[in-house]
Amino acid sequence: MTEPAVPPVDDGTPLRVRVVRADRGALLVVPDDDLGAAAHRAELPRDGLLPLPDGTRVPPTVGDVVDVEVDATGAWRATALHTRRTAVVRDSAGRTSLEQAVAANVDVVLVVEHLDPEPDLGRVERLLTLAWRSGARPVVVLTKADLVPDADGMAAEVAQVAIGVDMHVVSVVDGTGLGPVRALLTPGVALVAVGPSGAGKSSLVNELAGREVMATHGLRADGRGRHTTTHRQLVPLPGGAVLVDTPGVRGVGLVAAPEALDATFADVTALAARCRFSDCAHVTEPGCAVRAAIESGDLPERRLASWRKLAREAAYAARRADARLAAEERARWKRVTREYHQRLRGAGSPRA
Ligand SMILES: Nc1nc2c(ncn2[C@@H]2O[C@H](COP(=O)(O)OP(=O)(O)OP(=O)(O)O)[C@@H](O)[C@H]2O)c(=O)[nH]1
Ligand SMILES: [Zn+2]
Repeated sequence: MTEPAVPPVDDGTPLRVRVVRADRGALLVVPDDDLGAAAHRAELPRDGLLPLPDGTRVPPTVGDVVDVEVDATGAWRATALHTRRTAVVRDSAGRTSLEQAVAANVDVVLVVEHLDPEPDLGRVERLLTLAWRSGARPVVVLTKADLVPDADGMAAEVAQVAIGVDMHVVSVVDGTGLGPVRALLTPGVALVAVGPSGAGKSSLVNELAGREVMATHGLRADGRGRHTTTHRQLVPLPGGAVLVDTPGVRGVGLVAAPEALDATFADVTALAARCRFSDCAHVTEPGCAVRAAIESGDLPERRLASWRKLAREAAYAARRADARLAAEERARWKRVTREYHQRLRGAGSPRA
């Protein structure tokens, strides 16, 4: 590894750095104000966790801002985690934690969908929901414009499910629409590209970067094989921006959340607010504004079905999270009481 552009100051002030790769025992970091700089290794505490300002200890992830200090041997040690402005989370497979941040402090989520084959509106809605959930700004990018006769007409249809979201129609083959996407690459901005395999995420990002920064082959089925151990996952792009490229953000198993659904389905939410009954299920109730909009053709039936599907998923995820929280709480109490009894026994029988 090469030396960093900015060495940490030695007067006890911690250096503020950004995580470009997080592994179990150590981080790769760059100065927070120079994301393109050479990466430096920073050691993690033994448990691999760092404290947030509120005291909770969590595993750091790509994009996190952390404090590092230099120890007596000159090694960099990560000591604290800054509050995450945004977080792309994935439902954790493990039983012990609720969800796992796979990227922190992402500013823009590029929702990449192809125009050929035809865009899948349900998928766009799903990815937008994940994007809103993260707290970052979603931007829809429709790729392969060169392959269809009426890209703008198709885009107009997608726009109906992408309320309040900027959209760009692009082609890396003939260069269509790349300018406005390039304009997103401003200093310090972190982007992530999500979308189905074959959507053209890598082609787009490599075109923006002017070199191959994102592998153009899909992940192996086991999720391994894309990255070598020293590969940074916060990749510098032109203009001082960075791209988050980890297997974890490629869209699998990300969690939907009710608040995010309200943003994605702002049209349905607004209609539902006008239903006569506040608990209207939009099926056969009198005075249902949602059904009325469907009947008049203002709201596609598909849109309501899609909203229902994602709402069910979000509710399911929330129930599971609650169940897991409760289990964790029970386990915690068991441990606390056991330790308490052990202490009592210890106090009651002094050893000679
Ligand atoms: N005609 C045309 N083909 C494109 C365009 N962008 C990408 N492709 C092709 O679409 C295929 C998939 O592109 P990738 O960039 O690998 O797609 P990806 O989204 O990164 O896919 P994964 O790595 O599997 O997630 C490749 O054969 C690209 O050459 C485009 O604008 N026009
Ligand atoms: Zn209703």
